[in-house]
Amino acid sequence: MRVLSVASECVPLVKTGGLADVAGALPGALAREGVEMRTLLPGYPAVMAAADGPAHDLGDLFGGPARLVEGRLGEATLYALDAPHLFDRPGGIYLGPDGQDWPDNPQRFAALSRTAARVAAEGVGGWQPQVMHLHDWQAGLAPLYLGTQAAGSGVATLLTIHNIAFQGLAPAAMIDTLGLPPAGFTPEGYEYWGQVSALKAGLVHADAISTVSPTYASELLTPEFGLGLDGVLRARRADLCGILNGIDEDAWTPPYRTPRGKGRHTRRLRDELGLPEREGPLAVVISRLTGQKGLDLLIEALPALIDGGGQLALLGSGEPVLEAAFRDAAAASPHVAVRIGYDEALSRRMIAGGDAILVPSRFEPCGLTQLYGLRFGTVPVVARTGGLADTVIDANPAAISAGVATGLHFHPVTADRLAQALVKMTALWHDRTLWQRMMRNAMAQPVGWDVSARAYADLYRSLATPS
Ligand SMILES: Nc1ncnc2c1ncn2[C@@H]1O[C@H](COP(=O)(O)OP(=O)(O)O[C@H]2O[C@H](CO)[C@@H](O)[C@H](O)[C@H]2O)[C@@H](O)[C@H]1O
Repeated sequence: MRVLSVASECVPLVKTGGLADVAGALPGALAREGVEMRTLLPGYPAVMAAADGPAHDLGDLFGGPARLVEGRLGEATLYALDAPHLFDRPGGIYLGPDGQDWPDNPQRFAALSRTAARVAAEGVGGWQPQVMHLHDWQAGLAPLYLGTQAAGSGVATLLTIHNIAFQGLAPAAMIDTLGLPPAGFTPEGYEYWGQVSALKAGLVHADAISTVSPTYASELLTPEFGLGLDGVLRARRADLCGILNGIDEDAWTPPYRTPRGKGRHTRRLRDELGLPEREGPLAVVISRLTGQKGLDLLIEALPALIDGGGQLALLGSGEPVLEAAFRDAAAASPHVAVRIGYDEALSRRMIAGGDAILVPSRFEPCGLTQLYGLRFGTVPVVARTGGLADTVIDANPAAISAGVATGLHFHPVTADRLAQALVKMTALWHDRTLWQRMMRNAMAQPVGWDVSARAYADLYRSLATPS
C-alpha cells in the first residue's frame, strides 16, 4: 500500500503544534502495518536542508519556478516542494514578521495541494500513491485539483481534521488565480459565505474524512464545535471517523520505571524553576497560549491551586494577553513559575517532574500533552472534551473503587469547575496510596501508535482501488 501524506509541518523538520508530531510519526508507525508512506512538505528552508536527493521539475507554480526534491524523513521518503518565491523566506511558516498571516498563504498552500494532486495523478520518479492522506486546510484543495486532472481517477483521498478553527479562507476574487473550477463555487462546493474555503473544499471532495479522536468526530457534528462546518460534516457523517493520535513511546520514555522514581525529578524541576519546596502537588502546563486551550480559565482558577498548597509551572507562548496574565501571576506568587517560549527539552523535564498536567481546553481534537502525562505518570487533569475525554479515565467513585482511574475530568469547561478539579486533585495527591495507584495506571495505559496505525492502514485499504 502506497500513501502520500501531505502536511504543512512535520517533526523533526518544522513544528508549530501537534500536527507536526502526528505527520512525523505516521510514516514509521504505518511502515509496521505494511504501508509505504511518503510525505510531501512545503520547501521552507528547514525542509530544503533535508532534501538532497533527485529533483523533478514542476515548471511554473503560482508565479515562479518549482521543483520537487527528494530527501529523507527518518527511514521514509520526503518530497520537498521547492518553490522559493513561496517558501524561501525568513519568519514563521504561516505568519509574517508582523504576526499576521502571510498575504500569499492561499497561493502557498494551493501550491502544496496542487503538487499533491499532480503527484497522485502522474506519479513522481515512477512512484505513484494509491491514497493521499491530507492534513488540515493547507492540503484541503488537493481533492478538488485531483478531480480536475484527467488522469486523476483511481487515487483515493482522506482528509484529517486536526484543527477546524483554521479554514483556509481566501477572497472569491482569487478563484482564477488559484486555478479552481468556477462551477464549484457554490454552497454545496467550496464556497463558504462568499469566500473560498480550502478546508471546506477538502471536506466536500475527499473520499473520506477523519479526525483525531472518536469523541471529537461526534462533537464536530454540532454547531458548538463544528465552527460553521457542522452542516457539511453532518452531510458526510457516513464518511467521517475518529482515530486517536498516539505518541512515540520510544522518544517519550520516562527516566524512571515506577512512581517512586519521579520524586528526584520533581525536586530538580523546582530547583530549576526557582519554586520553593512545598508539601503539595506541582501542576505543569505545556501549551500554545490560545483561546482553544482554555488557559484564561486557569488564570481565574489559580487561587484554588495555590491557596490549597499546590504550585504551577507553565511553559507556553501565544496570545500576548495570556502571556502577560501568566507573567503577572508568576510575579504575584512564589509558587507560580512561568516560562514564555518554546522549549522541547524543558517540556520534557516539566513532564518528568510534574505531579499533574493540566489541559483545560475548550475543544481538543485529541491533545498530545495528556498522553505524555499518562506515559510519565504525571496525572492529567483535563476538560471532558474531544480526545481528552477519550484518553483519560476520570477518578470518579466508580473508577476509584475499580482501581482504574488515570486522571481527572471537569465539565462544563468553566473556571469554577476547573477550580473544583484542582481542589480535588490536591486532596487526591495527599492520599499517597491512591495517587500512586493512579500514577501506575496512567503509566500502564498504552499511548503508542499501534492500534491507531492499524486503524489508518485498514481505512487506506478500504479506500484504495486495488492496483
Ligand atoms: N511552549 C512549548 N514548548 C515546547 N513544546 C510545546 C510548547 N507548546 C506546545 N508544545 C508541544 O506542541 C504539541 C502540541 O500538541 P497538541 O496536540 O497538544 O495541540 P495542538 O493544538 O498544537 O494540535 C492540534 O493537532 C493535534 C494533532 O492532531 C491534536 O492532538 C490537537 O488536539 C489539535 O488541537 C505538543 O507536542 C506539545 O508538547
